[in-house]
Amino acid sequence: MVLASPNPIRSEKILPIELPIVDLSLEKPVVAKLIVKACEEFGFFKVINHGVPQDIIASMEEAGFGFFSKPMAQKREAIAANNPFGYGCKNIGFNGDVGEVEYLLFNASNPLSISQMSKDISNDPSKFSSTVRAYTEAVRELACEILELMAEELGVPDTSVFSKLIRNLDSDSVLRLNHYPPITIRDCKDRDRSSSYNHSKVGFGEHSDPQILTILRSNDVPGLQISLQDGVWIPVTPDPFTFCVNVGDVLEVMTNGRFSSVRHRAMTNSSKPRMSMAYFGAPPLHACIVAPPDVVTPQRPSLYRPFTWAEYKKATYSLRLGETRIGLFRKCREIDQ
Ligand SMILES: C=C1C[C@]23C[C@@]1(O)CC[C@H]2[C@@]12CC[C@H](O)[C@@](C)(C(=O)O1)[C@H]2[C@@H]3C(=O)O
Ligand SMILES: O=C(O)CCC(=O)C(=O)O
Ligand SMILES: [Fe+2]
Repeated sequence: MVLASPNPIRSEKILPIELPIVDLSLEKPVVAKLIVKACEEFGFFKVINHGVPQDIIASMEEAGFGFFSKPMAQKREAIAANNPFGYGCKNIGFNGDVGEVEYLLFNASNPLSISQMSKDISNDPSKFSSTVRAYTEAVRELACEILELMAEELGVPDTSVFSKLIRNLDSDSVLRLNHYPPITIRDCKDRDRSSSYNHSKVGFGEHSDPQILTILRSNDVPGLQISLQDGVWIPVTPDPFTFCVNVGDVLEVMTNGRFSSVRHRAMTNSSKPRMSMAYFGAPPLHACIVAPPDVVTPQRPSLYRPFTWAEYKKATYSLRLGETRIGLFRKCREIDQ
């Protein structure tokens, strides 16, 4: 069991490696190859020329910052009765995880719940909810395009095998706005000021994303880091004009381990607020998660037992943020006998 530490550990290494950048305007087969290579090697990549209109992104960002700049008492009105959706501050999940973050979580496939929540979030609820819906639809389309290219390059004849799960009206996808307020030097007085971490705290602790695919956009403030190797962190250079895409646990299972759901975290910045907007494309609760036969071969036998997203989600929410849950669904192999 690996638990996220509340504070950065001094022995950690920060490696300046750039993530692959995929230009979605290139020819489809070229793009598909680049995406699959990035998912195998990094589990993360950036996309440019993604087709999501800049005004939709800008409106979502403005709406998010507008909400987070409100007084705490007003923000607390958006704490939903139907957890886990609504506003949260510092507490992440239900099992004691905390971080220097406040957030809004929406049920991305339920326009009614978005409208209901918007009443507690904004004084112009219909504008707020149409902004969330427009953004969600645009990033869902981007996720589907990427998932279809992946299936094509993996040689899966039904190229909608992954995308149909998140296009389904019952999909359990979520949208999360994370706001990391700047941490001042005073907040860090307990730290060694010569350390490279002296102005930085863990905003959102180390974890993997449970769903199929995450489409993340942040403002121009650094903070996201990925871990390809224990204790080695790769900072992701922020770019408000690109989306950062990462493989979730379900896609790792559905590619029979060919793609990696890589652990990542978000750190706070010393002077500027950071805001990320993450769309987590998920299957419907009843969907059976199993790798298509085309990615299971004698050389690469099936690694996971079939399970439903409901089972996986239940396991996820019963565990701490930093715990690995995918292993619970691995087949027991009688090898070495
Ligand atoms: C501690 C937790 C928060 C989380 C549910 C969990 O029990 C473990 C996974 C966490 C995570 C990480 C990715 C997404 O931000 C999220 C919404 C998700 O689906 O899984 C969060 C969950 C959450 O904050 O509710
Ligand atoms: O804020 C970020 O950049 C990362 C957030 C994240 O990993 C998450 O919400 O799951
Ligand atoms: Fe994440």
